[in-house]
Amino acid sequence: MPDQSHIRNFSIIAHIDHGKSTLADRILEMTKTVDQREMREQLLDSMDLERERGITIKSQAVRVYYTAKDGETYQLHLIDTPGHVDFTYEVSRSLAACEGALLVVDASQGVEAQTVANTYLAVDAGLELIPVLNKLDLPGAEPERVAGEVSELLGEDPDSILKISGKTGAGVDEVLEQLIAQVPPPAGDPDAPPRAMIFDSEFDQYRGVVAYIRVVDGTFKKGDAIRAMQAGTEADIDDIGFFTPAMTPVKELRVGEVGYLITGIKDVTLLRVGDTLTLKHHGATEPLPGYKDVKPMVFCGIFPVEGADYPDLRDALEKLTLNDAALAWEPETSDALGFGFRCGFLGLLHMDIVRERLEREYDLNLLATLPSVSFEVTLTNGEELVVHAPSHMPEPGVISEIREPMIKASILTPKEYVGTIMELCQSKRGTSTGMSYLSENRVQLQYDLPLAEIVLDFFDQLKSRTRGYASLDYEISGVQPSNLVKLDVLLAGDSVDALSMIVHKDKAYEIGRQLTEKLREKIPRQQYDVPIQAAIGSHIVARETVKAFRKDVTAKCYGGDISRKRKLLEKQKEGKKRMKQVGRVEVPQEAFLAVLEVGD
Ligand SMILES: Nc1nc2c(ncn2[C@@H]2O[C@H](COP(=O)(O)OP(=O)(O)OP(=O)(O)O)[C@@H](O)[C@H]2O)c(=O)[nH]1
Repeated sequence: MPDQSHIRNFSIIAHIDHGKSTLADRILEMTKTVDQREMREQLLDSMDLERERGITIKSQAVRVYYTAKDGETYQLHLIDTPGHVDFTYEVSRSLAACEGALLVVDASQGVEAQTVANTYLAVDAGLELIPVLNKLDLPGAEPERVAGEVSELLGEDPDSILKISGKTGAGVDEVLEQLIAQVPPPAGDPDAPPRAMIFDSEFDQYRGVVAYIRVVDGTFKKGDAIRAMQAGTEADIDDIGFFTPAMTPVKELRVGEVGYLITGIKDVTLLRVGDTLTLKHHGATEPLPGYKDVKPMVFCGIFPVEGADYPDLRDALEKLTLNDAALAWEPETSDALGFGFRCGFLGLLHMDIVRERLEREYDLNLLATLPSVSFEVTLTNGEELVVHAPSHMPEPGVISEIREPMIKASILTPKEYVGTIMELCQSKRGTSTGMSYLSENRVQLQYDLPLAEIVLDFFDQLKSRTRGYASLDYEISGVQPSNLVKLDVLLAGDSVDALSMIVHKDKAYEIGRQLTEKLREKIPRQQYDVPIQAAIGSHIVARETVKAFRKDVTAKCYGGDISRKRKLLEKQKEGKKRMKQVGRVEVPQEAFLAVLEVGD
């Protein structure tokens, strides 16, 4: 067994699609960790959904042994980090479990927003950074230009930057050599009371919570009674080991090592990412720094299309929560949509993933309302509220102030798109806070923006205006008072709570007008005229009408043929599946998201 001085803990960080998983695969292959037959592409992305979307959600940690050119065998732990802004806290904890990181940059694309954001996170965590240019095999690779950008970012000599291809494996052995030479071994004290940081935790149906840990001091043994210092959770270690990536049990994990620990606890919130584990008796007194309670930032209502599915939806949410400490939810009743849940997510991707898993893994047919953020509201009587759903916003007369969450956004783009991006940010109530050149053609724009504007369609618009070339990264920066109002939508005279939204007062008329227009397109004709109105309080700001019309699908079948008639009716019912009866009006799912198309 290699000793402490022969351990290296590292992460691979990169912008999405720059080749992190592919490089990880090559490293596993080269160190013969994985049998060639078992080797499938992107082994570390374990969930089906991750595979399909090609993104990494959960961090993973694999131990490999590598015999370096100096003849010594080293024990390397590769900690995979999620690549998306929604999961920044998880990334920061994974990085805190390492001493070094490979910064992978696609040599045909160059430095992107997440390259920069991840670099800052790694530098903050005090890691030794080894930049690597990837995809050198591509004809479009521009290693000189990209080396220049990386050198601008890190202050590294451009000639010393490694150039590799994760796909062909060229140069990957040199990456491992550099890693051993440059990344320091873990520093902890082998004789101190044991401490370990949880950098990820996931729920296994059979074994309960699997905590991914980095041992910082001392040794943890199977059977030890342990305590999570922040949550106060106490339990015994049933199983402890490391990943190859298969779980490999061992008697103990020593100082500096990375692996897993299982206690039989069934709830991920009891062993949270960032918490410090120690022994129950004679344990450490100081928890490790950096623990943070992650809060959901984006909210939406989720309702079953069939009211009868409500208990199944609750069941599914309960199961998902076991695996996802960041997912929050509470029951919500909507006049329009019936019984459902208000769910809170870390961000938009997190929301999409949860919705997709609910529909796919639990076979539920769902309606989701427009995403929104949480507003802090001070009432005229001095009372303070937090409002997660637009329909819960109090009447304007009793509000003295509304504060909304703000973000600091960093956008990287080729310079020809600077104009259109500035226009977009301005239309989203953004304030420019800086602009700098990373290279001759690459510009970094900085903006303060309301999160509420980002959760709608900002990202899509950014991508379409820049033909996919701009990248965005952001962090929540606080709250700010804003002149916001609730815009209500009335269908056939009835206010539809699920269509309410909070908008800036200056934009309310325009959004109201566009929204009613979109809704008129989305709502099918009914047996009578359906007026669609947008209102602020009792003041109507826009109006459209869906004209009456009845589509009789059976009209064409003259008499006799019952089975054909039944088939047609059956088909019509199928088409209605995603329709919701709102008062007297049938409303399709797209209508609840119509506002996303406003401003197109
Ligand atoms: N030609 C070429 N393609 C590569 C190379 N490395 C990765 N790719 C391809 O680039 C795409 C993205 O690679 P991934 O390894 O999934 O990227 P990633 O950074 O892990 O992506 P996320 O998990 O989404 O952050 C895949 O289609 C890979 O096959 C390389 O060296 N050369």
